[in-house]
Amino acid sequence: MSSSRSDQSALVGAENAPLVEVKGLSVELPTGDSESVQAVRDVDLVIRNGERVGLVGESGSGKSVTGRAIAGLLPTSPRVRVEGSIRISGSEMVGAPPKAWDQVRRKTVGMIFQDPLTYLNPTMRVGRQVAESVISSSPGHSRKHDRSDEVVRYLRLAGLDNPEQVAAAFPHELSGGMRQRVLIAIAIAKAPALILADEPTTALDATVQQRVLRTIDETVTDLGTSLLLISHDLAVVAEMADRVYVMYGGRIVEDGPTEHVLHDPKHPYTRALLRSVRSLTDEDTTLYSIPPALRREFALADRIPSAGADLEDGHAS
Ligand SMILES: Nc1ncnc2c1ncn2[C@@H]1O[C@H](COP(=O)(O)OP(=O)(O)OP(=O)(O)O)[C@@H](O)[C@H]1O
Repeated sequence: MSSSRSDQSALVGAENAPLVEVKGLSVELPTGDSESVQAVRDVDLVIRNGERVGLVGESGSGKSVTGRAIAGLLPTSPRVRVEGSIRISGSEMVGAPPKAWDQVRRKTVGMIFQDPLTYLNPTMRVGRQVAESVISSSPGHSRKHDRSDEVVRYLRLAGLDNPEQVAAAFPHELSGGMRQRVLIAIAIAKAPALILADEPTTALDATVQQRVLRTIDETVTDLGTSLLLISHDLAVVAEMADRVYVMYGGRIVEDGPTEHVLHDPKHPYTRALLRSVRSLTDEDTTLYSIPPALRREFALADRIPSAGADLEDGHAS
């Protein structure tokens, strides 16, 4: 099932080679003693080296389960059924042993989630947690060197102005925005090929949200990392992603370059999403996050006929 090391390095090195290639992915999760939900249905998705990809859709559409499948973080129950293929740097990961997934999470995929407190160790100082991330991705996990300079550098890169103080703090001593930046530092400290950010700013208030998004944007650019940004917020994805996948009911219903999808949405659900962003901007609640060039596209959505009717058509087909 898995390819050889030389296959892998050839793929990683190749310009525009797929870093992540998902084909026909379906995920069924148990929800009770004898019940289950088909959370992801026949999903195809590609992330190339250096590319920024957005995955957008309403709550429950299957975005997080797709992201977790790509990070090897699905629940471990034998009743979880995964079908299809997930190739990372050329290696098939569906059915791969836990050790292979550990390797992927240590070196290839850095993750940023919505709720940093769940992912930070409450009893360990922040600096040590960043250092552990550096060490886990270094050859032979070498603990010989003092990592404090690197820790400070990553905390600074993640937009923390007082990295020495933050390094000495415990997670509970920091604000929500600072903790989210610590997660960013931990993610980038392993110099991953891909940053997988699942609703990274949903729990933050609007102004902090903008600053954290800008930091993710800048670090991805500076490090030349690929990005998979998962969000229910089309405006956030529009701002950050080159290409977007729209998910609805566990399926990808539309994908393409972000501008194309926004300018000429093919699927009724994408049109409905666009319209909801436009109506939010009418209330001025998310205007701050929409780049001026895209406001024109949202205005276009005005001329599209009723979302409800469109969506029913979409379901029926
Ligand atoms: N651990 C789990 N066990 C059982 N069902 C789950 C689990 N995680 C997600 N689901 C179900 O899978 C479906 C897809 O959920 P998913 O979390 O991927 O949606 P989402 O698009 O990311 O939305 P949200 O942003 O609200 O999480 C939903 O029906 C959800 O209830």
